[in-house]
Amino acid sequence: MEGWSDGTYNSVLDDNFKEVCPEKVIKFKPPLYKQRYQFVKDLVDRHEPKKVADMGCGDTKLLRLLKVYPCIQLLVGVDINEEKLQSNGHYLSPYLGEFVKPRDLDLTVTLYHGSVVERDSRLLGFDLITCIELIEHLDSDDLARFPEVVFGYLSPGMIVISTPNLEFNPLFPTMTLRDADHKFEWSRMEFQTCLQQERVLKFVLVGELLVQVEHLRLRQQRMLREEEGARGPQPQAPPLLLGAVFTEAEQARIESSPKPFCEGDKFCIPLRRLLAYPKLHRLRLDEDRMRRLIADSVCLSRDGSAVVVDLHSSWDRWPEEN
Ligand SMILES: C[S@@+](CC[C@H](N)C(=O)[O-])C[C@H]1O[C@@H](n2cnc3c(N)ncnc32)[C@H](O)[C@@H]1O
Ligand SMILES: [Mg+2]
Repeated sequence: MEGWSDGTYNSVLDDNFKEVCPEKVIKFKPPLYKQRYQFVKDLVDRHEPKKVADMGCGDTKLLRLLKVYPCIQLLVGVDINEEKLQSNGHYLSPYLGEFVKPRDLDLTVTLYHGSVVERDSRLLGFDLITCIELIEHLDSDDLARFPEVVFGYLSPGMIVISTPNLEFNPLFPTMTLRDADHKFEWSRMEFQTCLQQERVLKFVLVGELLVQVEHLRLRQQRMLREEEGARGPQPQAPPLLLGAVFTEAEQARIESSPKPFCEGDKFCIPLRRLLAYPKLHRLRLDEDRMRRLIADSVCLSRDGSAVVVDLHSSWDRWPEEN
């Protein structure tokens, strides 16, 4: 949405702003905040998320725009500023028209007072999390925790992060930072390197991988027990962890990848199998890069093609049969 207007980076210019006078006072058309919200609205139109959270929701403007979408069933706003939440929460109450013509699917709207860098289990399992003009307000400690909490812990289906583009600042009069509370402003390159650095990728990858490995291991145990047949009362099996529902294409991709297998008490899951699961597939890694990233975090088979775990882990809650 932003770019230079001095001709240096014309490739990133678009029609959304105009230079209106020679003193380089620029006006965005539509205003930038509307462009940001429109981006999110377009995404919601395209992907129809059910559970959406807006972190740093401020005066709840974006939430107000999103609550009209019929696909959304849970809309959550989080902000560290409790006063803002209290004075703007009422804007999210149902309009009169909503009583006259109710929605097909119920919508729950909730505001939480809290910080985006605190792990909050109420925000797990969301389809979309937005952080609009939020990260530049985080101090360095919080900024360092942000990717691990949002990508690693919350791990939503989609995430939108917007922050001012430093490359535009020369176009504004007497500009150092655009807001007194901004802790930094980044160029596009800094944004990419700071938020998509290898460390974060590794963190997200290993986290997702461990969840998937555990899920497959428990499923394998369950299958083996079923094969052995029911003899006497069975200890209750743990629930399957993910309960994920796959699309046909995802299912086909998983089934066409190499299958997990047992070698004695060792359970081996080919990396290509793991890469077929949606959350890992979305990281767009090839097998070699994945192997390099996980090598010091998991046990690999001798040829490096599979993750190896003990089929019966010592901390399994359900006891082994005699
Ligand atoms: C510039 S405002 C953006 C508000 C809104 N997202 C928008 O686009 O209009 C930044 C918001 O982030 C909130 N904020 C700052 N640090 C936060 C944190 N650690 N966790 C959650 N919210 C935070 C502030 O209180 C403020 O409401
Ligand atoms: Mg800001």
